[in-house]
Amino acid sequence: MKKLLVYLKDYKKESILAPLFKMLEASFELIVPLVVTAMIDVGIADKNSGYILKMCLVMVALGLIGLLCSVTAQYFAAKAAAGFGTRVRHQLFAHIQSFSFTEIDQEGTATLITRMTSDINQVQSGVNMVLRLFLRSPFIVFGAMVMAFTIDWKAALIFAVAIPLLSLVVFGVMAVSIPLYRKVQERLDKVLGITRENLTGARVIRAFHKEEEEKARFEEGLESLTSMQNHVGKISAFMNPVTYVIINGATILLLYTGAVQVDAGSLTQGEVVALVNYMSQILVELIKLANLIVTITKAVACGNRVESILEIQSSMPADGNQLEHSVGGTLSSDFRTADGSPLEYSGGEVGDSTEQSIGETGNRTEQLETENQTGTPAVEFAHVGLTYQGAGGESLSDIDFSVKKGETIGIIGGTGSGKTSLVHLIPRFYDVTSGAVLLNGRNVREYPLEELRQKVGIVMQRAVLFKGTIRENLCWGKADASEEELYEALEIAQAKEVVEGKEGSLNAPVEQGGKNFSGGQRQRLTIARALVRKPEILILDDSASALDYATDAKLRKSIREMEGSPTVFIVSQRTSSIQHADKIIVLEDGEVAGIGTHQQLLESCGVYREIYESQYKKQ
Ligand SMILES: Nc1ncnc2c1ncn2[C@@H]1O[C@H](COP(=O)(O)OP(=O)(O)OP(=O)(O)O)[C@@H](O)[C@H]1O
Repeated sequence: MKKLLVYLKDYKKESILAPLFKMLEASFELIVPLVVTAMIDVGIADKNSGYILKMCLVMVALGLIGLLCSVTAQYFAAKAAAGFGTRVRHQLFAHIQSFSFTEIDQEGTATLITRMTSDINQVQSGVNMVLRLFLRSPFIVFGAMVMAFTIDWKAALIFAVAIPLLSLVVFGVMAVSIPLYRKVQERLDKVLGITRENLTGARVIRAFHKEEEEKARFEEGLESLTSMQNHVGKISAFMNPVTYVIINGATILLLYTGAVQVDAGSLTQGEVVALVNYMSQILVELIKLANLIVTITKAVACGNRVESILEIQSSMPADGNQLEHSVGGTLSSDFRTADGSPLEYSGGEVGDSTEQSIGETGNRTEQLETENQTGTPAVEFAHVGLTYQGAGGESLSDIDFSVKKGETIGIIGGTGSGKTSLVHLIPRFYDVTSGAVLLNGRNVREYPLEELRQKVGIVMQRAVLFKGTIRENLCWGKADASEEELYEALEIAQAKEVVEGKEGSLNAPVEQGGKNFSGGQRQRLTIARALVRKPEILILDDSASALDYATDAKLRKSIREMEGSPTVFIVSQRTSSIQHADKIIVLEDGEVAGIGTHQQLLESCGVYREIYESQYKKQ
C-alpha cells in the first residue's frame, strides 16, 4: 500500500490543507462549550438577555466558520482522493496493457476487473476519509481533555479514567472485528465474482436453462456473506451499549462531583455543562475513529491487492530484449533442441548476430541449405516445446517445420491438439519453453513487440469487435488507412456486403462486443481488420468457422491473390478449408502427426485420413 501513496505526490497541497481545515473546524467545535458556559454563568445568571443573544450569535458564527472549514476540507480531500484514484487507475490500466497472455491467464480477467474497479474505489474513499478524519478525531479527544483540565483538574481526572476505558472497549472491539471485516471483504469479492460471471455469461445460462442453479449459487454466496456480516455486526453492536454505559457513568460522576463543587462554590453550573459537553464530544470522536480504522483496514487490504498487480513484471517487455542474457553466457532455452543439446548455427556462435539463421544436424541442415538457396524461411519452428504456466505437461512438443514466404499452411487436428497454441507463438502471445520460433530467420524474441505484431495479422477464434463504428474497428489494423484500403480489405474478407447492408456503411455503429452483428459478419469484419495492415504473416485461427462453404472458398481465393502474397496460416477443423494449402500440419496431442500436402497426407498420415474420411467419405 505504501508504494501507492506516491500517486498522492501531485496533491501535496490538498493533502496538507484538508486535515488542516478539518483541525480548524475541530478547534471551533472545542470553543462551543466555553460559549455555553459563558451564556449560563453570565447571561442566565444575570438574566442578561442581550448577553445571551450575543453569545447565541457567537455560536452561530462559530458554526458557520466551522461549516466553511469543513466544506473547504471536504473539497481538498475529495480533490486529492479523486486525483489519486485517477492516477492509480491510469497506472494500473497501462500496466495491465503491458501484460502478456501469460500474466492475464495467471490473474484472470475477473480479478483484474475487481482490482481496476471496486478495489481502487475502496482505496480512494479510504484516502478521502483519512485526510478528513485521521487528525481531527485524535485532536478533538486530546483537545477536549485539555479543555476539561483547564476548567477543573479534579473533575478532569474522571476524563483521565473514562477515556482509556472507552478506548479499551472501542479498540478491543476493533481488534476482534477487523480480521472478520477482511473475511467479509473476501466473501463480498466472491459474490461480486459470481455476479460478474453471471452477467457476462447471461446468454449461455439462458441457453442451458441454468437460471435456478445460478440463483442457488448466488444465494449460497450471499448467505455466507450475510452470516459473516451479522457476526461482525453483533460484535460491533456490543460497542455502543458498553461505551454508553461508560460515558453515562462518567457523566453521572461528573454531574455529582460538579454539583458538590458548585455547592462549595469552586465550580460554576456553566462549567459543569461544558465538562459534560466535552465528554460527549470525546465519545462521538472515538466512535468515528473506530469506523475510520475499519475503512483504513479495508482500504489497505484493497491497496495491497492493487499493488500486487502493479508489481507483476510483464514476461514480454515491449523492446523484445529477451535474449540478451544468452549472449556470451549460458545458452537460453531458445537455443537448445528438445533434448537439451545446443542448436548449431550456420556461422559463428550463438548470440554472435541476431541475423543468423538457425541450422541443425542431418536432414534439417540439408533442408535449411536448400531453403537458404531460395531465401530465408518466412517462419520457422525449430524443435519448439510449450508448457503453459501452471500446466502439468507440454501442450506442444518438438514442433519442427519451416514455411517459405507466400506459402499457405493449413493446421488441422482434434480439439485440444495444440493448433491455437502453435499459431499464438508466432506473434509471441506466449514464449516457447524450448526450441525457437523464427520470423525471417530472426528469433521472434529479438523483435521489439510492436514491430513483430505489425508484421503478423491474426484473426482469433472468437471474433471480438469494439464499441464505436465499423471504420473505427477496421482502423485498429492501420490508424491512417484510406477509404480505398478499407474497402480493399473488406472485399478480400467478403465483408463488403456486410458494411453496405448497414445504414451509414463504414460509419455504422458497432455495439459493445459487436452484438449487433451476426457471428459470420463479425468474423468477416475481424478478418478485414487484420487485412487492413497488409501483414507479412496472416493467421486465421478457425476464423471462418461461421462462414458457409462458398464464402469460405471465396475468402481463401482472394487471400491467395492478395498483393504482397502474405504467408498464410489457416487453422481449421474442416479439411475443405485447408486441403488446397501448400503444406498441411497435422497435430495430435501437441505433436506433429504429419506434414505434407493433402494428397501426401491422405497416403501417409492416418490421423489426417481419419479426419478427412469422417468429413467426406461417410457423407
Ligand atoms: N492459456 C492456457 N493455459 C493453460 N493451458 C492451456 C492454455 N491454452 C491452451 N491450453 C492447453 O493446451 C492444449 C492445447 O490447446 P489449444 O487451444 O492450443 O488447442 P486447439 O487445438 O486449438 O483446440 P481447439 O480446436 O479446441 O481450439 C489444451 O490441452 C489446453 O488445455
